[in-house]
Amino acid sequence: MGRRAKNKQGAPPSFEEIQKVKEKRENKKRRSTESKTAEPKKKSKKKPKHDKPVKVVEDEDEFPAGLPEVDYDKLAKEKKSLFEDSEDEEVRVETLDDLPDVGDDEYDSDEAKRAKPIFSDEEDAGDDIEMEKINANNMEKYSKMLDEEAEEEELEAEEELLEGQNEQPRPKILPALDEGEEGEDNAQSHDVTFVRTRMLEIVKVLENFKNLAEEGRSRAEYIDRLIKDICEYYGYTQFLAEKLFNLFTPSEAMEFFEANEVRRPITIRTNTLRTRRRDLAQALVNRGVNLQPIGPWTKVGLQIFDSQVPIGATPEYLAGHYILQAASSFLPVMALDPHPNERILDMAAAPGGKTTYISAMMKGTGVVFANDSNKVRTTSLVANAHRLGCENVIVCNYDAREFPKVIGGFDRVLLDAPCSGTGVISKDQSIKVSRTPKDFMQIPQLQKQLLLSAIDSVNAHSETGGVITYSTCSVTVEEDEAVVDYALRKRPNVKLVETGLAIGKNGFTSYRGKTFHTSLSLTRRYFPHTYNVDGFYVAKFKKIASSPHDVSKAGAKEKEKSVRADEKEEGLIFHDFAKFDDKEDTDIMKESIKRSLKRKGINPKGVNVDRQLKRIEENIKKASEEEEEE
Ligand SMILES: C[S@@+](CC[C@H](N)C(=O)[O-])C[C@H]1O[C@@H](n2cnc3c(N)ncnc32)[C@H](O)[C@@H]1O
Repeated sequence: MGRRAKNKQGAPPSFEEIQKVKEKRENKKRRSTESKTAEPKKKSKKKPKHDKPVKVVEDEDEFPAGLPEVDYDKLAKEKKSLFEDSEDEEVRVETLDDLPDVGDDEYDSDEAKRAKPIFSDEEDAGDDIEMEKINANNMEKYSKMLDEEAEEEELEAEEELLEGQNEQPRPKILPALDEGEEGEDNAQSHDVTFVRTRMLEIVKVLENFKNLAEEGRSRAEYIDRLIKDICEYYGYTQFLAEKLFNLFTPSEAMEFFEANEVRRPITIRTNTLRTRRRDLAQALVNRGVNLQPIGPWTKVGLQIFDSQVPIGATPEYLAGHYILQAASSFLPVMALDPHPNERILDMAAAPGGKTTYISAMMKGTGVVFANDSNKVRTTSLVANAHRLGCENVIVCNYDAREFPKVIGGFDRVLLDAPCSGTGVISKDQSIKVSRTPKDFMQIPQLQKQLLLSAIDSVNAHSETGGVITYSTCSVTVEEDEAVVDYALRKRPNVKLVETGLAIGKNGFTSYRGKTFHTSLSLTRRYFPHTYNVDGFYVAKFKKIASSPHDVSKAGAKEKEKSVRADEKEEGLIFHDFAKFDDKEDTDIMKESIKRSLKRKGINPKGVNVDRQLKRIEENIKKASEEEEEE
């Protein structure tokens, strides 16, 4: 179904719109309370935009003065900043000189937020300015008062509207029981606006079930309909939609699905082996690139708004002054915290975004073993290491499960694991239909083997490290908490520690009846809808003692067998997360084929889908027979 089509028709209020009214009301309350307790207001010290003094650059990351002016007001309206939250929106950036210094404590401070003049209720009292007495002195105050009143009226009107919606008779959102399948499959239920409206209505019901649900209807019925609508509207398989939906509350799930329809901002990482961020920013701005720092949490990242030159082909790019890298991808390296002169292993390294960052954090000293089992992909790893001048990198090509047999005793190991990619759906929409239940059995199995190898490859007595960082660009619990929890159980000689990352949601300590070690809350989750970054997961371990596994010569095959045996014994995957069943899988494939035909504008009724399905079924059967034989 074309997502563009939905925008042509009058859309119902979105979750964000409803949320905005709530936020406006809360902000207003907050401002009013603050102003009551605030000190008497001082005159704003803000200098006129065109009369600014040249700023003295004190910090090496500070932005230079005199860069061409960028219309940040316009840009801010168009693009959402990374890791911005509603409070950050109050920090207005007008020129590059006004950019908050990275690492500057004032960036997020309450001081800065209070800097905006506030019109308090207290000031209203005794300030009854009559029309005829308006003069140059009280004009500004009077105009603010009018603005306040208008805002108050607008809020009340919006609230009334929302309340009115809640008070209406309970709507019959689901098809009547006697309509059965037919009611669910009429032409209207495929209309995008209708489906969107129904999704919104179901979410409202689910969040206030007692008061809004239709009598005789269960929660499960609403959820079932909502998931079908999600599949219809966003184009997921039922299996994946359900899996992702279960991670959130209904309204947050909708925000997540919506965020997957929007590309994340383009970001670059300054290569500090070659340049400084302020110099890079200056050079790029001179070439007509609109940019700004990603946020206070990184001193090397820049967000690109738009550019008159291709960002992947500027002279600075070719000279290795920066690398195009997703913001979330900085996080595992920051958690790993590489130190100069260490020996570090990057187990699954291609194409090298994280390896080259590790190398830069080590200031080109020590050694980074950058390994990847895919030989073709190691070519780009070598190319990136060359371009960025990472002279301390050694590229190798092993199945990482062979470590520490290949080499061990590292100060730190990064395992940026191969994963299902459910955090990067906005980049690769094919994930919506290509992931099967089998993937969520096989991928975590590999991740578990790799993580045990990572742990065994670290020197518990390292003077500076003894650290393992595990990360994925997937948001599913099977690939994240379940893998980490498994490693904690299998290797009691490691413990989870704080990632040191200022942002991110806590990892789950329980999920759908399965309980994990309480320390799993130290791990960090990132979602596209909360931080405007790719979905990501980061866990940091400290190895506290050596174990016999550290010197084990077990190779990939033995490790695979052992993890499979563990899982069978624990019944973990099969019962908790991804029941694998040929029939169910076939149905999913059928739906996918039909949807894919529809997307191509082909009516599935005119195609012998059954024959295609038969072929797929035969392939599935053959694949599972081969697997069993193995
Ligand atoms: C998420 S990507 C790594 C991205 C990389 N860390 C970066 O930042 O550019 C996962 C990588 O794991 C590699 N991989 C898959 N199975 C592996 C294995 N058994 N051993 C080593 N690498 C493996 C894949 O070839 C892929 O390049």
